[in-house]
Amino acid sequence: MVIYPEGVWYSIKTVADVDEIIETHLVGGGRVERLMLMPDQPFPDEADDAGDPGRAAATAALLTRCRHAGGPAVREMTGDTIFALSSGGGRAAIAVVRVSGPAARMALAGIGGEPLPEPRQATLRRFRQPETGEPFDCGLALWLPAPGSATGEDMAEFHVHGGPAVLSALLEALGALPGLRPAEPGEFTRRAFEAGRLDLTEAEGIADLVAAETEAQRRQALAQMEGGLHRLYEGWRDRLMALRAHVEAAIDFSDQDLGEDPMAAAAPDLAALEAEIAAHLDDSRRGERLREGFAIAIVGAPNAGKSSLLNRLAGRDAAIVSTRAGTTRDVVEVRLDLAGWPITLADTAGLRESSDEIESEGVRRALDRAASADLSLVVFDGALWPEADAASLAMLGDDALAVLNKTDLLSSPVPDRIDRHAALGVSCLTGAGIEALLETLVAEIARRYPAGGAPVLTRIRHRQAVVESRDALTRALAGPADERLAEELRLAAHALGRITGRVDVEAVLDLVFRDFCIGK
Ligand SMILES: Nc1nc2c(ncn2[C@@H]2O[C@H](COP(=O)(O)OP(=O)(O)OP(=O)(O)O)[C@@H](O)[C@H]2O)c(=O)[nH]1
Ligand SMILES: [K+]
Ligand SMILES: [Mg+2]
Repeated sequence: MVIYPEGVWYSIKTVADVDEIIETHLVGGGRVERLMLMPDQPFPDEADDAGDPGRAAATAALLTRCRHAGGPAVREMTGDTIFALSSGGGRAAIAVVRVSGPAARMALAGIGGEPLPEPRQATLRRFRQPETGEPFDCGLALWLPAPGSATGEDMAEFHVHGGPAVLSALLEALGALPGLRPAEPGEFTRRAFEAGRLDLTEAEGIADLVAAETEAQRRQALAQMEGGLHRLYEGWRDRLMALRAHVEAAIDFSDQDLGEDPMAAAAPDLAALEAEIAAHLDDSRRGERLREGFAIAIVGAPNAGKSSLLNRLAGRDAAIVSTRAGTTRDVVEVRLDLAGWPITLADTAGLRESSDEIESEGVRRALDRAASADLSLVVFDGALWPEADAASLAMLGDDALAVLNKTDLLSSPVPDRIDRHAALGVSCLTGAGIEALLETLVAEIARRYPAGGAPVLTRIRHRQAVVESRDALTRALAGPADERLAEELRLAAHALGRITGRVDVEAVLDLVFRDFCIGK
């Protein structure tokens, strides 16, 4: 893509079966006009343009390019240009709109005026409608030429006032320019990936960083975005390839009796690699949990104070509390940030047999929630203590904490245990014991998901591929030292290559970029 001083912009498009259509745009002078030429058509006669200097300039540019058609410079000009609002929606002081692709320069010149700002220097500009020249805002313009931009393409940024009218003026102006279209979700990052600026795990790290709600999530996403997983998987892959080359060479020369058993030489390295990969898999799914959140269910008998506990922990009246047993029917969820862990806390219906079918459905949902939760808080009613509800006692498994509520009503001291579980005494009325309960929850999560320095798996997509790689390695170690061994090593490396996007990339691209927001 080239802009001539006269304001001529041209690009080449491939249209269906037609080879190439050369398209010229006249930009500036208050208008945008399109000229199209197929290579086998006669070139326009320059004399036709005599009365129109803009058209003459375009034609001259077109002719020059046609004479050089097929060269690498022509190829570079293909591809569409995308734009999107990259800052949040709604009214804001400032909104950032990004443009990426071959026409970014033209868009910036058309709206922000010429000459273009110095590369990578925010420059105050008056922004105008390219068709009418009418100003609609002033703000900062940034020119980020390829290849040193986020996407590896020419990019432009407009920092405008973040009101709906200004934004729609800018987005409409961009949409009206030739070759520009609104970006799909994640398309900027996808272009960065396609330009080789990041691998798939780093792209996923960006999506996670944008979505991060808590500090621990942010830390994990940042490490991944900065290449933690990329280095780990590429490192393993390099080792596998080296081992495979070694094994293949040894097999090829085996008839020459070099005295070396290929397997004996490779086995210790293979075993070490298998152990490393196995340790990586044995992470209690910490990374995936941290990404998705940790689920805690509050269960127990009617009126034990489950909804009161939810409200206490959330610090607001999220659930209805009343003296009537059977108040809560639906599952009531709140999101919490517990020492950096994202928590989904769910209040549920009191456990009891009921002839009311709505309440029974509530109880069924409560049991479902407890079964799928990472941890249950089983609440016992201190008003009835030492009598403990049988259905609640039955919920006291490995992933449960016993909470004795209404300690303000206890005449005896808070018991140490309920059944064989350590009892945590609280009063939702006075707030006593709530801090200690929160501390216990944090400690429980930390015990289950210890923080380690090594990068962790964050997605099921990674886990499946790592399992595949480990299985191929296990087979390689168990089998004979022949071509099959080399093939297993190839499979093991291939599986890791899929995670970073080195191989089979088409199959996962849509899956990876589906989760992105528009403008990223
Ligand atoms: N004295 C005292 N009363 C409490 C305490 N916690 C809750 N209550 C009262 O106990 C009653 C039931 O509380 P809820 O929070 O609605 O109990 P629940 O377990 O959600 O009840 P269901 O949703 O009906 O199963 C209400 O009247 C609360 O005010 C407490 O710590 N001390
Ligand atoms: K109640
Ligand atoms: Mg309730």
